Amino acid sequence: MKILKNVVIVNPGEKPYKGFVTIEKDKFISVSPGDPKSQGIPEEDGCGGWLLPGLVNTHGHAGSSILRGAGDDMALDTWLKTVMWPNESKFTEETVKAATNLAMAEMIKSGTTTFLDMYHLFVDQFAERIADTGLKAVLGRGMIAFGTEEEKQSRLEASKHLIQQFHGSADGRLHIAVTPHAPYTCPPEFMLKAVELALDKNVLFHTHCAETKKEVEEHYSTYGIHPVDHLHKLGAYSGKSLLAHAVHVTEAHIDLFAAHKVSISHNPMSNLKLGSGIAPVAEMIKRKVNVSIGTDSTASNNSLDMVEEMRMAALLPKGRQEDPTVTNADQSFSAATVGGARALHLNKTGMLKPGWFADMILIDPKGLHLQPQSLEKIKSHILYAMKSSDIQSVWIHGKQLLKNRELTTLDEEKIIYEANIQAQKLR
Ligand SMILES: CSC[C@H]1O[C@@H](n2cnc3c(O)ncnc32)[C@H](O)[C@@H]1O
Ligand SMILES: [Zn+2]
Repeated sequence: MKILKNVVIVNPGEKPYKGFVTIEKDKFISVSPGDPKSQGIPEEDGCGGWLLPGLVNTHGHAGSSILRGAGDDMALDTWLKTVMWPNESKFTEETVKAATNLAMAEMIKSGTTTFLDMYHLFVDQFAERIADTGLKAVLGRGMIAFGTEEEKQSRLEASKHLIQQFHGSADGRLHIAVTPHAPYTCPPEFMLKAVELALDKNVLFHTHCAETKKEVEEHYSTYGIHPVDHLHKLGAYSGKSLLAHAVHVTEAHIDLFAAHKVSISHNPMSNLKLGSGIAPVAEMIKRKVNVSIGTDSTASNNSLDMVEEMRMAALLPKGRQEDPTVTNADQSFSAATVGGARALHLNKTGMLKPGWFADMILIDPKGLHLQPQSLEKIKSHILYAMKSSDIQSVWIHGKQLLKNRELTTLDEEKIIYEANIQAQKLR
């Protein structure tokens, strides 16, 4: 048992207050206002820092992190065909290991405690390392269904194997999802098998969908239907379902998401950088769709910083609709925390609450850019002014992974060295 005292408790949907938390093993025992009554329990002083639930990144591809900056200023299809796929075809186990280590270190240092990752290379090896790094993750075998029937079947088998081997492992921090890449890379027969696998195993189904106008137009000309409706027809919304992007969707699609409890991973930076568009998230939130936030990879973002991402998610709808009232700070904060956990179907995650997992980040509030201060202004400062470098400490399931901005389970210097070596080898 341990106590973290003298902090400001900041939960989505609640007013911040001064208090303390008590943690036993991986969960909060209490989250309370005031000061603890000393009972011989070890106490740590939070020095007036702001204590937030850890951030949840609901869409990314850690394995391609060393392609940061390799293909800027391109549209999605050109980027995929001329930069991503040719480079990824040369990746070795060492490349992906360096890339995933880089991504994990970057995520921890910018306050992400839980992330979803879809990738097609060395996912087993990544899954094995989750146990040691202490992060909480939902991993999926990214499936592109080009090639022979045997090759397609082997991708489904790989997904099945991942579920059998890793779902619920790493002391409950690791979960597996079924992650076909997209409706334009997975023909209907294959997508149906992926849907059936997710339903059969009762795991999350996650795919890219309706990211660009071109994708939607081509889907209409190939299949005569919008990709969102196509997935609906295949039964993709019957179980646990999360769609990445959903930029080019109609009001009817938003109603469909609400009716079937389909969550959305909004990736504003990636969508802007690839020139894909702006997802109608204010409309989704208004119609009670669960909107979460994702970064996508460093090859399209080019950062995994959820602090920046949630700010962008808060600002974009205001500009898109020329109305500053369509979103507020608390909605984006909620999407980046408890909304993300809901999207990933992870229990007891995303808020500081007794009985919930002790995933939390401590913010040093002393920076000039966080003044002037009052309890009423804290959420505004978190959304509109905070930098991820203000994050001082990070805990996941009660274990400290960042201490005074030092990683405790990963070697930052070595990670930077290896990432540069592997990137050079690709050139
Ligand atoms: C097979 S899953 C990994 C695969 O996805 C590609 N990718 C990364 N970001 C996006 C995106 O936003 N839309 C579509 N595809 C994306 C990446 O290159 C990997 O090949
Ligand atoms: Zn993606």
